[in-house]
Amino acid sequence: MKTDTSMQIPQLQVDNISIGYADRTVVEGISFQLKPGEIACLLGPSGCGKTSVLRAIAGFEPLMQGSITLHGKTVSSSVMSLPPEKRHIGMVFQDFALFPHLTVVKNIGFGLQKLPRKQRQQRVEELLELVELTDAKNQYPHQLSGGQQQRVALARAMAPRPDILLLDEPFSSMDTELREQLAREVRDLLRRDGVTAIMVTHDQHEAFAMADQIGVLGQGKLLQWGNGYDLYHRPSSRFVADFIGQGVLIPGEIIADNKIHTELGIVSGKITSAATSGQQVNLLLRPDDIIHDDNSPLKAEIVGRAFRGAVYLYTLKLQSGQQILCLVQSHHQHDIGEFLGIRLEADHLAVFSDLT
Ligand SMILES: Nc1ncnc2c1ncn2[C@@H]1O[C@H](COP(=O)(O)OP(=O)(O)OP(=O)(O)O)[C@@H](O)[C@H]1O
Repeated sequence: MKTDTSMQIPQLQVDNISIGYADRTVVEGISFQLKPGEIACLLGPSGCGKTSVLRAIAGFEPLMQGSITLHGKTVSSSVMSLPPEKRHIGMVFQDFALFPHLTVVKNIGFGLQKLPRKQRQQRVEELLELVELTDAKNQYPHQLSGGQQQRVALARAMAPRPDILLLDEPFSSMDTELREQLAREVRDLLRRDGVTAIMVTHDQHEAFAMADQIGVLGQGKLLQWGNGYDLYHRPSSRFVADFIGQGVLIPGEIIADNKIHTELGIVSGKITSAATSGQQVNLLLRPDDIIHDDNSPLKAEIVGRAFRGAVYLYTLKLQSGQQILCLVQSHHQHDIGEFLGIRLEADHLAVFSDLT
């Protein structure tokens, strides 16, 4: 009996790649892989090398070291690079790059010239339906909203069924409030068509809404690869802890397995990294780890308050002067200067020694 091995071959394998410009290395030793149908994001601050990695996958940047393999076929190494047009990739750019003189139908069908007319029409119709633009099919890009233009760009890139779709900050020209929603919509569309995709962004909310796996980059290195939950609750470094979500670090001492003594008392939970008894550490406290509890003997002074709609984000000062953050439902209103009863409730204890 024949076994189907296609599921075992990664759709994309990036193996120890380094990229540089004029002798300056900007990406160093990055490795990750995507299974067929998986959606990933490269996330990181400006200049950390995200776009360079995406451009290398597309075939626009040569590798100094390492290799890139698409569905079992090596497309880049330090000695060869298959030209972009031979890689069978799709790209969606920041500005969508739609053809202004072509209708929606013609934009979407642009990469399908080699298909017989009937099949081309069928694929375009299918995509129009998928991105819900059948009614706008004879319109020109300037007659569409930003979100509709983006769906056309997406459908055009998906039309030839690329092995992988690369998205370079596709929501950056949109309002912040819209981005997360669009990211979710795009994710649904990619899922429905089984597309493997990788998106570059510096917006963590977009990455959370879109990706199965997120790679956090800092100064050209891949610092952590995981899902949003892991990055938030089990950050592997201070950089990731700072970059993902909000939080503060408070000093503490490991007193036993999964127990830390801090100014807030003894905190129990799963310590996410190797730590030994007696070790001085800094414990990451997220705003959602601090629970408002009027009955708690532990009180902290409110020194800052930011309205976030459903919740207030309070900045609280402990006796030592150490500040922490706390999320409280916004129908509980408290003023600056008041003392709030709090307790700590954290499942995962992310700790960092001074050197990390
Ligand atoms: N063509 C180039 N020539 C020289 N240096 C470049 C070139 N492209 C990028 N760089 C440099 O490489 C580094 C990484 O750039 P890259 O665009 O990959 O980062 P990024 O994380 O995508 O940043 P952003 O979010 O601002 O787009 C930066 O220091 C950048 O200045």
